[in-house]
Amino acid sequence: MEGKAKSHAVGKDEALSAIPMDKRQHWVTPAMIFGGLEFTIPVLMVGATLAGAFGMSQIFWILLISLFVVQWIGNAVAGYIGAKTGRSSSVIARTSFGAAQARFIVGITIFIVSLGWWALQTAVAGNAISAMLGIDYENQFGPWALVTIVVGLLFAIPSIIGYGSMKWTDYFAVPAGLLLIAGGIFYALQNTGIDTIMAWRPEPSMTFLAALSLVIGINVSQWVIASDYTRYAKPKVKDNVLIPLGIVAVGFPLFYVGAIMSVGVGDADIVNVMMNLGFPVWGFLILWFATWTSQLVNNYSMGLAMANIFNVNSNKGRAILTFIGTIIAIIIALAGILEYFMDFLYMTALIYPAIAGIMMADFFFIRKQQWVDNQGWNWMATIAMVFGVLVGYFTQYVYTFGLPAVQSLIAAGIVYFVAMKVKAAVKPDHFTVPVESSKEQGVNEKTELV
Ligand SMILES: Nc1ncnc2[nH]cnc12
Repeated sequence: MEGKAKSHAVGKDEALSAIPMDKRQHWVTPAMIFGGLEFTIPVLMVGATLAGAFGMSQIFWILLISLFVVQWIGNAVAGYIGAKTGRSSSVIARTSFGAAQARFIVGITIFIVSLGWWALQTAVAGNAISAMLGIDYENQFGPWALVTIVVGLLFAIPSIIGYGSMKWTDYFAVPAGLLLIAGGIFYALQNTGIDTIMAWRPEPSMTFLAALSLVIGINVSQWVIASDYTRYAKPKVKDNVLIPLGIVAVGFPLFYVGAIMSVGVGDADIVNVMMNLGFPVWGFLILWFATWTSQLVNNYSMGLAMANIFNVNSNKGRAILTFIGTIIAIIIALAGILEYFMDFLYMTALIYPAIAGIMMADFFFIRKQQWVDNQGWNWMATIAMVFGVLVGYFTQYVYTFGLPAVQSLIAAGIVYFVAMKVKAAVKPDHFTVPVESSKEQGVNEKTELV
């Protein structure tokens, strides 16, 4: 149930040129399309997880800080770069990472994360359809696995055929999602009751900061891909500050609905939450429908990312790679990825921020807000990325501290900036050439200024 524009992030035939100024839209349009990204079942699942550890008023503060402060700032900065350059995230990454590395790093990141999301949602849909058929998905592995394989293959068929066959999914995924939410609120009020919901005070099984990290983890890819939406927006600070409102306006209520639904259960297993609320059979069917759009986008992105990495240009090659990715993802779903839902979110919060930090430092502090098409591989970006991921990992798992995603972004940005300055002084190359001089001297053949 998410917008389709995400595929811009991986479009291999994607134009390098900027969206012309006369095609730029009022900020409300990109805000609405961007907001569609937040309309997914995992948002309900994180809301449900939060209700396992916090009462409703604490959840309010968690959402306020994670969405309105941390997420909004990151999205606005990333979005501003998109509007200024008019280009998509994978094209913007060419300036700092170099074209070869941008293709590789962005490709691998999109591949891993789309595959993970796809496997997760397939496992959830497998549970939902099993529940509908009366199969105990916790204990009857065989029948559950069969249902999950069938559900997964059905999800994958249209994206293997191609993007053209995927257009229709929003027509039933969005109404199904809305019905699910309405049903969730209705059954929670009817069966749990407003008094119980408001009085809910579980034992805190996670820290406030860990909760912020979960919400950030589900949204963090936006710090890289916001430009895929804002490249259609006007390059004004005001517009780009307002566009992330779309994410917050959808996310805030949706996380809350997930939390309200799961009072008394309090875990990410949304199917279990629905069974607990006494959802009728149709509820499990609409959960499946509600994931269609995001599943197709994830599946398609995964295949396209593989095609980019392996330089496969034919549609048949892309289809075969998508099928191979699908099989791997089904195996991961059967292996129990749902148990690692939170770890998956923490993992995405380690990968994306480092990439975002490098792109932001490059754009604002090295390149003076210019996009440059740099060929090759910038090792300074590689070093900064590894450093950023390590800082995130260390502060997430070894010495738990602060908000790992934010620390990773800042660390990668600083290391990149310093490494570029040192490189410029010691052994300059086309990446370190100041923008002004490359304009004056004519463009070096490895660099293209647009
Ligand atoms: N790609 C994605 N698929 C499903 N849910 C998501 N939540 C955030 N990104 C998502």
